[in-house]
Amino acid sequence: MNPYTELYGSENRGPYSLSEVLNGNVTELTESSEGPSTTPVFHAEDNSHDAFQLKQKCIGDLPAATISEFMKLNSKEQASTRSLLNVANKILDESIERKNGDISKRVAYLLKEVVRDIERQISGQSEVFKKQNNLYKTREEKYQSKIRALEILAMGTSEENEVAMNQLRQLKTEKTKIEEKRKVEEQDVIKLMKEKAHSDVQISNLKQELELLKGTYEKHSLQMVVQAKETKVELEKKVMELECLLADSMKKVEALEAFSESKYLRWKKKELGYKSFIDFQSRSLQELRVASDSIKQEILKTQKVQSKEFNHFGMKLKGLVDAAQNYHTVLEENRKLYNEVQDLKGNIRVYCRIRPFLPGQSEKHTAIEYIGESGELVVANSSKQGKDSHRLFQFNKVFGPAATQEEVFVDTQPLIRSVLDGFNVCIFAYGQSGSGKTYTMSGPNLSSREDWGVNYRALHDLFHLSQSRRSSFTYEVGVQMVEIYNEQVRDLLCTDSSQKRYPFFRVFKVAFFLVLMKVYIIRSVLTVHVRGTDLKTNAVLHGSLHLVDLAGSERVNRSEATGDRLREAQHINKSLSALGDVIFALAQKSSHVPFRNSKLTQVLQSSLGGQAKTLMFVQLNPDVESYSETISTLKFAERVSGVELGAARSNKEGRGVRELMEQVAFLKDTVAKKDEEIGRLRTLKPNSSGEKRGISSPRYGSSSPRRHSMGTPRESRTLSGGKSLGRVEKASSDVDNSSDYSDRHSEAGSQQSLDDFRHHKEFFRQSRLAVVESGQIITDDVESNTAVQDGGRNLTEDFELLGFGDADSEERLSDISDGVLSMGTETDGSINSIVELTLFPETVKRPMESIEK
Ligand SMILES: Nc1ncnc2c1ncn2[C@@H]1O[C@H](COP(=O)(O)OP(=O)(O)OP(=O)(O)O)[C@@H](O)[C@H]1O
Repeated sequence: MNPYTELYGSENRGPYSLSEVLNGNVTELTESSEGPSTTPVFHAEDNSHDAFQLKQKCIGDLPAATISEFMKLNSKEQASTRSLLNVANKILDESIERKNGDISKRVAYLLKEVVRDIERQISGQSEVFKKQNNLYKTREEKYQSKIRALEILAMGTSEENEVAMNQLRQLKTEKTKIEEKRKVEEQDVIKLMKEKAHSDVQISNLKQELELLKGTYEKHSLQMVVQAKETKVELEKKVMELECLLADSMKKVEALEAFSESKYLRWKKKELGYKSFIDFQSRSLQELRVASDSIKQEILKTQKVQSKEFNHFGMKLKGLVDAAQNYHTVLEENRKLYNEVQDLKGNIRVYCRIRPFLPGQSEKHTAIEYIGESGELVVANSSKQGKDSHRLFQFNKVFGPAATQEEVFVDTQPLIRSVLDGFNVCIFAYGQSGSGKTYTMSGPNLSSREDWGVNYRALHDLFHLSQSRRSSFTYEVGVQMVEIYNEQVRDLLCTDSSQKRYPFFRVFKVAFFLVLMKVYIIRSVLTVHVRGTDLKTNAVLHGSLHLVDLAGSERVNRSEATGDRLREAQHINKSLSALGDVIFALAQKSSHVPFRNSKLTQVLQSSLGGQAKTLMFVQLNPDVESYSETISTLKFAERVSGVELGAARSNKEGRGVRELMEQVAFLKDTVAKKDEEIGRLRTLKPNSSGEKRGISSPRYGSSSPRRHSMGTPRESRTLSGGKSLGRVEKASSDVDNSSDYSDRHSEAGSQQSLDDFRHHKEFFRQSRLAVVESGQIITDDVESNTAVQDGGRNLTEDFELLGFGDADSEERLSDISDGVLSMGTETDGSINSIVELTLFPETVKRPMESIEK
């Protein structure tokens, strides 16, 4: 708004006049700046204006009274100019006092107006003074002419002179008065001029101040304008933003409104739907109530009828439950009987286990179609046609992919425990590579108890069971690891060669062995020999547990092996096919079972040849790509399950048998001493038979039956069958592999020697078979024993002549062969019995010494 408008309330209203100030309206003027204009101010202005005009128009013709009045008015005006200046000064002083030198716009404007009024008044007054002077001059001239006229007249008439003289006097007095007046007025004019000069100075000061104020005001207003512009821009921006926000909000509001509207409509619809539904429901409820009442009635009726029928039915059901119980008892009995028949027949138990698909094999297809509770297994191959697409097999038990190690062991445990009752037990795993044999036998991770395989669980279990039987039995346990492939036998608990003769430890040492087992991951055959003594009857029992993790059963061409690996695979294959032959012969009840065709079958002879309990784990890879391997594995397993070994027998020895065993051991020891003597004698006669027969090494001089072997030193012998990945060498300890022997010993011996060897070997084999087949473990009298020993000694000597002596005592177990089997001390010709006799010399020796005495 225009500050002037603000000051005066309306733009049409003119500024305040000086007359207002002169009339003493200064305070009123200041106070009324906000209110409407006051009427008396305009009246005062009008009066002064009228007075001024009156002076200008009529002064020349005015009578003396009027002129004096006019003069009064002039002096009045001078007084008003003075008071006007006083007012201005007063306003300035007040402003300076109040505002500390800052004069407000309003005051500045007021002062400007006052100064303008003063200027106007002063210029008016000077005009008036000029006119008055002119007037006085004309009047003076008039009076001069009148005087002259009167003097002329005076000269004419004395009367007239007289009158004229009077008039003249009057005029003279008037003139002096006027002159006096004029002097006074001139003094006033001088005063006024002085005042005017003073006012001019004041005005110029005020003008300067006004200029200064104007400058600062303009500056300030300029700043204000700039600020206002900036603020305006900012505000505009903000307004824009707010407008955008507002637009967004409006949109959202619109969307929300639309949404709520649609929701409202939906709810409305739903409400209507519910209402109609509730109506319908309440109607239905009513109907239902009616119906339920009638149904209740009917139910009551039916209940009565039913309770009668229930009673009747209960009677019948009881009969049925009794019948079912009988049926289950019969079934249970049947199963027991079947198992007993199986036990009596000595059937090899066959458990089939299917491994799950390994991580990353999720896309593979399974060949396993059905797993029955009672050992049924159906395998299928969708790519095959006809009867080949589905095959059904029946085993003692089938473990599916989800079966745990614990579940598998629970079914194996009774068999393992029978070792402590003197039974020979053999558990072996068969199946193609990667089918889970090692997983089942050893477990993937010994540090996790749930992962333990049959091996570790069996040892653990035997240890705990033997501990719990401490009050009636003392048990001694020896553990061997036989790596069939390169014929190593390790007695894990022996620390040096002298101790090697005593691998049997008190049973508590088994705990130590369990710790050792964690160090060695046992795969190669693990054999646990148990000897228990009944504390009441003194009867001694021997039990052994073979745990065999066989090599992969897949065909050689499938294994894609070359070089050493190929030869190894061939050997493995050979031993597995030897196993197949043995199984086949057993299944056919053939009179000759070719146990000696491979080391594997030799080791397993005690378990397959009768009196033992044998369990085979058939491991399957579920992948349909392994279908043909799976089928051949299952066929083999089927054949194995048909093998009857005869009822298992416990190796319990009465006192008599034990004494005889002890005698045998004594005699063996005597023979050994004699052998040593012969050896000594031979060293006394160098260049004797060794040279003649082409045998040079005195190393083979020892003729101990225990230490003699038909084979070469251990490092040159290889046999296939176990899971070892050791060296592959072309050799066999068997008579059927004697061509290998002849090859290897061609440098050392002649053809004659070989013939002798074959002759003696055959002789030994027949003797052993005779002993084994007659079921005799040893002969009844010492004489016959001695005869056998003599025969053995002779043969030993012959062997020595041929150069097939033992390598050294530390490796005697690796030299187990037919030569050893010729000893009359064998129980069944198997490695198991040989190992026992070899490992027990000390324990049988002491009693024999007392007999001798
Ligand atoms: N029941 C099972 N559950 C989980 N994984 C298994 C199972 N059986 C086997 N496996 C896994 O399958 C793989 C092959 O198993 P394993 O080595 O025991 O086979 P194998 O028949 O002993 O093989 P090879 O004859 O080549 O030694 C291993 O990784 C093993 O952990």
